[in-house]
Amino acid sequence: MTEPVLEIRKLSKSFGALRASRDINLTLLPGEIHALIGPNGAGKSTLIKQIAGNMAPDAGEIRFLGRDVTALDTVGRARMGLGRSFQISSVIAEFTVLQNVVLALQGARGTSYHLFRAVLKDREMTATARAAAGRVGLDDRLAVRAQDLSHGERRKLEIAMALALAPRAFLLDEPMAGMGAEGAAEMTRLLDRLRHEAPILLVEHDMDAVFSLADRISVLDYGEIIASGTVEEIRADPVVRRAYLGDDAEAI
Ligand SMILES: Nc1ncnc2c1ncn2[C@@H]1O[C@H](COP(=O)(O)OP(=O)(O)OP(=O)(O)O)[C@@H](O)[C@H]1O
Repeated sequence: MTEPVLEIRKLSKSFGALRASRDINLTLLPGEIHALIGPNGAGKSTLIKQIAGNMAPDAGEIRFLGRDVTALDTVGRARMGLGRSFQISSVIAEFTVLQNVVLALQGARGTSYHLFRAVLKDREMTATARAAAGRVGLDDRLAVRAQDLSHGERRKLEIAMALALAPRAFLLDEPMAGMGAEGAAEMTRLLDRLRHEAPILLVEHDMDAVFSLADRISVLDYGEIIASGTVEEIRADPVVRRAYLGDDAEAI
């Protein structure tokens, strides 16, 4: 049997009386895109935060690459290869694309330099950063400051920053948010290529993207996984249609 890259076992988290994660079991297998969908407030971000290490669960276990990482902090998980876009190192507006990716690499590696200029002279690091930027299609934008990028290019930069660290799994929280149809289509193609680098746990409201990308979909509702299956199984599930799509069930 294929070993999961990421395995969530009976994860629970409450905020007072509100049970935001209820006994969640979830796996991410090599090569797959596993989409997590659900209505607003269902608990998707809460789950992602616990997996990334930003929030401690009340109970349950998170296993990554066969190791129990529940007690490990965000940086420790990132160093093990848990890539989360726009969390570990956020984009610095005045820095160029290349500088931002190099900075992400430096942060993750914990290399200490007194001057950022010295970092930029590290040939191996800049080569890795260029390659990551190239893989997301930003090779001709390396010298552009982040503040001058379009929204879509900025999302790509965030992914390049995660990609540069050679992640073993990606956690992506709404990568299509705020994108127009063309940008979303381009991001969809990019994620389709990225799955070959590392499997992706994808939280996304854009159903076109989810249906075209996901190998498996899990549906969260009131903190609980109410269904899990292939795109066809989820589309046909009457409970999902009622819980997630409400009166709009015909939309899918
Ligand atoms: N720090 C917190 N303290 C108290 N309640 C919280 C906290 N974080 C989240 N919640 C509540 O937990 C529930 C789940 O929230 P969460 O943000 O995880 O949902 P979501 O599925 O990501 O929603 P959206 O799709 O709108 O981003 C919500 O009812 C929310 O109000």
